[in-house]
Formats: sequence, C-alpha cells, structure tokens
Amino acid sequence: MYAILEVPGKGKGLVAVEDIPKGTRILSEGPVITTPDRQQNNEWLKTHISQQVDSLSEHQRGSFLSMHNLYPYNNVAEQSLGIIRTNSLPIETNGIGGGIFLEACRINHACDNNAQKNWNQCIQRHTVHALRNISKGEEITIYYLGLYSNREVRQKKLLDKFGFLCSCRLCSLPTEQSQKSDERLTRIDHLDDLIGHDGMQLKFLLRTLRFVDERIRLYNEQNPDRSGLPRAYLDAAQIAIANGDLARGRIFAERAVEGWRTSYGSDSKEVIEHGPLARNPAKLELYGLSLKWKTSLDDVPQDLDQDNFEDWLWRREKPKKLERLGQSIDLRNREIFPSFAALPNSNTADMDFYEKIGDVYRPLRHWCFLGEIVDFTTLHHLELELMDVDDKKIPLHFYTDDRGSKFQVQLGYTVAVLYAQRYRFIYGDAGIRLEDYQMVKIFPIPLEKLLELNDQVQQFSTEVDEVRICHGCGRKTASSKRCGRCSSFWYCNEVCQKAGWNEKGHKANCKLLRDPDIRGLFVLKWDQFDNKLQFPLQVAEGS
Ligand SMILES: C[S@@+](CC[C@H](N)C(=O)[O-])C[C@H]1O[C@@H](n2cnc3c(N)ncnc32)[C@H](O)[C@@H]1O
Repeated sequence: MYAILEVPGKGKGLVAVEDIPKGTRILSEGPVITTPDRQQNNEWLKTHISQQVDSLSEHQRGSFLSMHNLYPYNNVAEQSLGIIRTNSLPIETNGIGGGIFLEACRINHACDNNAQKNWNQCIQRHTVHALRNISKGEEITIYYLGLYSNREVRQKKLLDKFGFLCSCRLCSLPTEQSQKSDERLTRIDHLDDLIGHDGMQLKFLLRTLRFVDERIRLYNEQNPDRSGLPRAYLDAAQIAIANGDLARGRIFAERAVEGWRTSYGSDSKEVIEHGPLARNPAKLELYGLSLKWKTSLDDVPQDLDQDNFEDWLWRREKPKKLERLGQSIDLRNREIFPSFAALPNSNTADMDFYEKIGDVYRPLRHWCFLGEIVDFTTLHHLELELMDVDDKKIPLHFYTDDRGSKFQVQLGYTVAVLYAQRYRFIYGDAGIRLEDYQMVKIFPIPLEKLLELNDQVQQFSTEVDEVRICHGCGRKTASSKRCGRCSSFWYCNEVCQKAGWNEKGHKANCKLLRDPDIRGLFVLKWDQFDNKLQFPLQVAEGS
C-alpha cells in the first residue's frame, strides 16, 4: 500500500502507492527495540539498547541506524539512544514504555493527519489506519502531539520536541482561516474540560450532552471527512443510557465503536470492550440511574431527514418560543427579590425559606438576590462588590470550581443569585459565598435600569382582565398586537409601535427582553428554578 520514500523537506516518509480507503489498516508492526516505562540512568539505557541493537539482523540494524536523530553522538551507543529519543512510539504494556518500529517510525507528522497510529494491546502491535480516503501518491501522515491545540502552540511543541517547523495544510492557512481553526480547536479542548467537570452527575446530564454535541460538531467541522470522536460518542451513549434512553444510547454507542473500528481496527481493545454496549446498551452499569428519558431500543424515528434526525438524536431544542411575560413577577417584590439584610442566614435553618425533608433542607419557595457590580478583583478567586436594592454594599465570593473565571464581569452589570444566603466570612464581613456557578446569572444592565425595565414590563406586557396598555401611547387598547421581536409589549398599531421603538427606548429594551435569562428572571423560569427539589442545601441546624 505504501513505499518509504524521500519526502522533500522531511527526510524519509511513507507514501501511498495505491488508493487507500478510509478505515484500511495500513500497517501493523511489532517493535524491534523496546525501552522501559520507568526512568533509568543513561548508562543503563545505553547498555540495554546496545544489546538489542546487536541482536538485530543486518538489514534491521542498517534500517535502524539510518533513522532520523536529533541528538549529537560520539559512538554507536549514543547514536542509538538519540535515534530512540527522536523516533520512539509509545507502548503501554508490562513495564515497557516505548519502542522502535522500523516502518511506523518513518511516518511524518501533519496537524491534519490522514492516518491514526495506535498501540494495540490485544495484538501487541502498533497499527496505523486510514482516517479518510488517501489517494495514490499522497503522503501518509500521523499526529505527533497528544492534544489539539492552536497553531502557535503546535508549532512551538513540534519545533522544541521534533526539530521541525510544520508546513501542513492547517499550518499554512491564511491568517483569518487559521484564527477560525484555532478558535475551534481551543473550544473543542475547553468543552472536553467542561464535560469532564460535571461527569455523570444526573442533574447536569442534559447540559453535558449539549457540550458533547457541540464538541463533535466542531470536530466534524474541523475534520469533515473523518468519523467523529469515538470517545465523545461514548460519553453521549453513557449519558443517554444513564437516563434510560436505550434508543439514542445504542446509536451513540454504535457511532463510538464505528469510529474506533475505523481508526484502531476491529481487534482493538476499544472495539472489543464497547462493542457489546452497541448491541445491548441496557448492560451498562449506569443504565436506569434515572428513567427520565426512557425509550426502548427501537423507539427510533424512521421518517426524519438527516438534519432532523440529528436534532432528535442530540435532543436539540427547537429555538424556544419566548415565554409569555403575561404574568410577570415584579422584580420589586421584596419577598422574592430580597435585599441582603433579608436573606436567610447560612448558619441557621430559617424555616421561612426552607423545608426539611429527611436530613436535607430544601428551598421552600423561590427567592433571588439582585445586586449591581460596583467593584471586582480576582486574587484567588473572583470577588465582586455588589450594591443591593437597599444601596448596601456586600461582597460576593466565587468558591465555584472555576473560581468565577467563566463569567463576563463588568462594572454596572447586575448579578442575580438564586437562593442566596447571608454568609459570615472568617475575616468578619458578611456577604455571599457562592459554591455552585449554576446559581448565578449576570446581566449586562445596571440594577436601576433592570428595575425600570421591570416597571415597563409590569405595565405594558401584562394583561389584567383583558385590559392591555399600549407602550406607544400609554392608553388602554383592545389590540392584540405585541412587538414582533420580543413578543412582550402591547401596541395599538404600527404608529404606536414606531413611537415605542424610537421615542420610548424599546429599541434597547427589546434586545434585553429577548435574552432568555432576563425573561427567565421575570417568570422565575430557569432550569435551576425547576430543579428546586434536586437541590440539597447546606444549612446548619440552629435556633
Ligand atoms: C519519527 S521521524 C519521521 C521519519 C523521518 N522523516 C525519517 O527520515 O526518519 C521524525 C522526524 O521527521 C521529521 N519530520 C516529521 N514530520 C515532519 C514534517 N511535517 N515536516 C518536516 N519534518 C518532519 C522531523 O525531522 C522529525 O524529527
């Protein structure tokens, strides 16, 4: 399938001598020299390697000693060590850490590699598979670096570790396209962190599925002709199956296994281990942790086109119809939006706010603290100084896992903290200590403006006994016309609507009112509000 040839600017490399279809095993090879997995001193290593070099056939030795070497040497032992350092591929098996493969080690790198290398534990050989169709005459390339990173980081690592400047298609993109590709890669990497962060915690599974969906979509945009990210499909399978959704679970598992079959082969550990999951997803230990998404194996819609099928598979929501603001909550209602002084104390179980079920306290009703950012610093974690509805300044400290780095913070923005408590910090101040970043939202609008918006919402988007007030002229109206964009405010007709837009500030407010989080505030409808009963609070028993 290939020949080892001189490749301009890269030394030797593997070049396809025929068309190689995606998924083909191009090579399967055992090591001729191995090195231990633990750190050894140089002298020991040199002897260990020399013994192996001496026992190679003449042809093998010649081939080994002609390999690329990035290190200076004075004798064959040093030369051999240098060659191993330059070329060794990982081997994860009984005390062995890496080794030399006479052909696999000749494969050059590309950041948009067309082939995948893998140490196959089951057959104790390194395999290389075609990740996409490779044409006759094309060079076969693999990816030398473990993680996806942006162009600058990749180039630096390749130069430091392998002594060359990569000129692959991805590294040669014009600046703008390269930036796009970098952004995608950074996001793919970040999504991996986010997925790992919440793991298989039930209450976050839908959100985690969203991250996996986005990650695979971006990966496919970056590498359109490959078979996705098998590991990510396995994450999706586990999420579906944990919620009792066997139909989607099986499809995701099949995609994971198919991806591994393409890149590692049918005899790989991954295919052997996860193949049964694709046949019988109910076997997964996590199955039925919740039965919230329960389906049977063949609850798969048959009549959808590809896009709609993917929307079904990933449980993608159709763009939400905006919540009607018909019965909006008044943000000036101090029961629901208390000042800091009126919040429950974190040291005592205030039964105005909590109910006790078994050993846990749960919020008895919804409440939400509002405060405007008047100062902020980040030392160990994000600390905000907030001005509450009584113009009192209080600190808010982010003890969340990300220490607040996820948030876009700006002076004059308003912070909403769900189920906030008064907390006394060790150094004496009272403030809010935030541990779950899901309990906070930040709105790009000062508190006073938010309250003014609230007053308008109360007046112009509600309907009391079928009486509506036109935002344009301020008169009662029987018209059923709402603003077409935010579908919130009532108008008699287009003239009134123009007046509302141009003269009464709806242009700016309309944008705010289309923000699902702001609307969620007015109707107390965020996922977190709905999760009320899944949310044990740490509240000490007290007087
Ligand atoms: C494992 S070897 C690959 C085989 C090597 N070309 C040879 O002739 O033996 C790694 C070395 O190949 C060269 N190489 C690999 N990929 C390259 C690339 N994309 N551009 C330039 N040189 C590359 C670098 O010198 C690197 O240190």
